[in-house]
Amino acid sequence: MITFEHVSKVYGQGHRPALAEVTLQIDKGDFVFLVGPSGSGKSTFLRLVLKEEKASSGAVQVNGRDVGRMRSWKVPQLRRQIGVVFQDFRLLADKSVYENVAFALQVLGKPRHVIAQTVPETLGLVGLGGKEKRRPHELSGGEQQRVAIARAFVNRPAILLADEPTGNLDPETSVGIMKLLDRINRTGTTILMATHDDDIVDQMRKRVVELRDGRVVRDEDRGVYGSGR
Ligand SMILES: Nc1ncnc2c1ncn2[C@@H]1O[C@H](COP(=O)(O)OP(=O)(O)OP(=O)(O)O)[C@@H](O)[C@H]1O
Repeated sequence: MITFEHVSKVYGQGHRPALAEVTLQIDKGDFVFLVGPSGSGKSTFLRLVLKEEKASSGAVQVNGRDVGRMRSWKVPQLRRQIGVVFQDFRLLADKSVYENVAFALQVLGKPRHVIAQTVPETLGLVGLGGKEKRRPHELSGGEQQRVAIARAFVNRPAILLADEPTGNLDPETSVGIMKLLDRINRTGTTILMATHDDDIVDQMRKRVVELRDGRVVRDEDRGVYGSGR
């Protein structure tokens, strides 16, 4: 589903590589935590999957396609298969919950009847039934993150990338968000989540890939946050 083969990324001459010789395979339906100190290359990894950055060397494949060789007009097609969730939610402040989620389908040109069916279904799935008319500022942080997850998932992407999705949430709310991501993962969606949240990683016991200075230093099934425990 996602394959990195000897992937390196150097942002500028004289800089040390943000990723160095990363080789990794993530299969369909996997749930992977990407951990490592600040600056270890986690966001760079996610940006390469989305083709927001280009590898300096090596090959990145997503869904069987070589992302590095992909023509720019094909990139929207790639991104349609990938939902993304961020730490800071990134909702449209002047739109309602319903409109925020519907918008993701409108930009894909989905017919109105599909939108009218899928949006309430997805809002129900994330536990926001009844809150369709609220604006983001009328919701708690956890609820805002649920809207963001609904927006990322409404098109049923094959892959969901999450960059610190619990970074702004208290521990209890974070557990709720992780239960939701786990449920989405069980539908067959591959999840790759960059995080510093050691409690969450330790509770979930999923595959853990640890980066340090751009290199994979650990790849463990049912892993914990810190190595050597
Ligand atoms: N656009 C950029 N231009 C130059 N250097 C960059 C750029 N983006 C990231 N870097 C550098 O690449 C390295 C890896 O950064 P990256 O953001 O991938 O790390 P990270 O593990 O996601 O960190 P954090 O946990 O703080 O988000 C760092 O040294 C960073 O300074």
